[in-house]
Amino acid sequence: MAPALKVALLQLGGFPTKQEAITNAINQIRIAAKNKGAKLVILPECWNSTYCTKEFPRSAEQIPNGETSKALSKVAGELGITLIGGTYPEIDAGKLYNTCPVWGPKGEFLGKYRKMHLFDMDIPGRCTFKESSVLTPGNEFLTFNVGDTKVGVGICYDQRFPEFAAVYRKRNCDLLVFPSAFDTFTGPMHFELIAQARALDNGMFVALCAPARDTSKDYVAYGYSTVSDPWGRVLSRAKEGPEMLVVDLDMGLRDSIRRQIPTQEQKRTDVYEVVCKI
Ligand SMILES: NC(=O)CCC(=O)C(=O)O
Repeated sequence: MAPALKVALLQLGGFPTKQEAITNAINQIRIAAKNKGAKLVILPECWNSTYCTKEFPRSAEQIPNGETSKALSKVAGELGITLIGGTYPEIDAGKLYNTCPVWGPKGEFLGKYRKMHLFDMDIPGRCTFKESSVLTPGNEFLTFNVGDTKVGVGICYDQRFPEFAAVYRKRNCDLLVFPSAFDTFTGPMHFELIAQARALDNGMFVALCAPARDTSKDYVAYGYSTVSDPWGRVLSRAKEGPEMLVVDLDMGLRDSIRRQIPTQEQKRTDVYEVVCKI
């Protein structure tokens, strides 16, 4: 049987400057790989700048040629790990994206995923955000392998769309990763529930990696990074502050639910179907 994949989710704290955020992330990545033995390390959404539409143009970089990308590529290669670089704002041909880059164990660039469903939500008095006022949505999926494990990537609000996760299941993914930064109103109601639902719907592991809560910010992220197993059970959950989750993903759990409750084969595709148009 294939050995479990050891994965680390870094629930990083905020820092006043991008350089300090990068230095802290690199230190935490080293601890995850060297001290905890993680082979796949995941960073949160918008971890190196403030999560704010006004801030996106100021902090945007080219990906993979900007300073954050270069630092992440170097540390992935040095440690021989796969690194999901969370997200940071990307500038490309005059357009801004909320982008998640990925590097392999030789520091090679495996690809980038641009947030497809922008976070436009209006809950009066609670949370109003409009990413589409400055960002352009992406329209491509991203998959890659860590050994035998096939991984798919989405970003935060994307997790609310069951059809999006279903496309990754159709592409035979075993693990879905969402760098995330849920807000503190919807977070307690939906964050863990969605992780469990997407995991169970698709017989996959789902990992949501959030930044630590920082109440001094305009947008206060919920925290509570979490990992659900393919049976829809929470394997691990963080609290509000900076924290590292380290989990072993046992693919035997994926195999058992797919064999014992084979919903994928039981879908009535003669009646309904999820269609991917790209
Ligand atoms: N960063 C995001 O996409 C936030 C999504 C969120 O808070 C939600 O409730 O959905």
